[in-house]
Amino acid sequence: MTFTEKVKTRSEPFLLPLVRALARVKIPPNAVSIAGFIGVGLAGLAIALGHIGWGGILLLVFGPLDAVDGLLARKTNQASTFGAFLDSTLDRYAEIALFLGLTYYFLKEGSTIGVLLSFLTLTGSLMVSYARARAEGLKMECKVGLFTRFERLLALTLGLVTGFVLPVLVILALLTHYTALQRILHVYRQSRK
Ligand SMILES: O=P(O)(O)OC[C@H](O)CO
Repeated sequence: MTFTEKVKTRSEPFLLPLVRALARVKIPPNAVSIAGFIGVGLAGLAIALGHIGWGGILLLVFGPLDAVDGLLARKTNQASTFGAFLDSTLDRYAEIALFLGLTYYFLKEGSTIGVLLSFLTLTGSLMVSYARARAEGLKMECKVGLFTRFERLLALTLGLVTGFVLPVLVILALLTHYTALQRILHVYRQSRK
């Protein structure tokens, strides 16, 4: 079990009351995925406007919806192929919105290093997700890696809330690409079996 899966399993009991409430008022899982995307998009907007701390708080509030949509789908027997596709696709757009916000913020601040780190982190994050999606398309499992989406969002949230955005981006810029490499090697090993 990966670290993310362990966290998901352990956090389930805390998310269940919300999941039950959503099920009771018949909110579909796809609506939760869309709400999560809008929330993270708002975090990107807050960052772009220079409200870094608010960006972190919005991520803290809306980040958990990442787990709620899937849990709601499973608990209410509404899991669907399109739902899984929509969820993953919106996750990518949410990351793009976040790093668009950061890029705009650093451009306004005149921080070339900030812009470069945002670019490297966004591309690294997208490559991590792409490697998994491509592997799964080839019927291989590929959830491994140090900086999956959960770790990435957690690190960025901490960086935004504490104001240590640049140091966190240095770590993310390096470790997202390292994670993509881990996934490439993981698929290579599986393909040799
Ligand atoms: O950890 P990642 O980057 O593969 O992202 C996980 C996806 O959000 C699942 O759709």
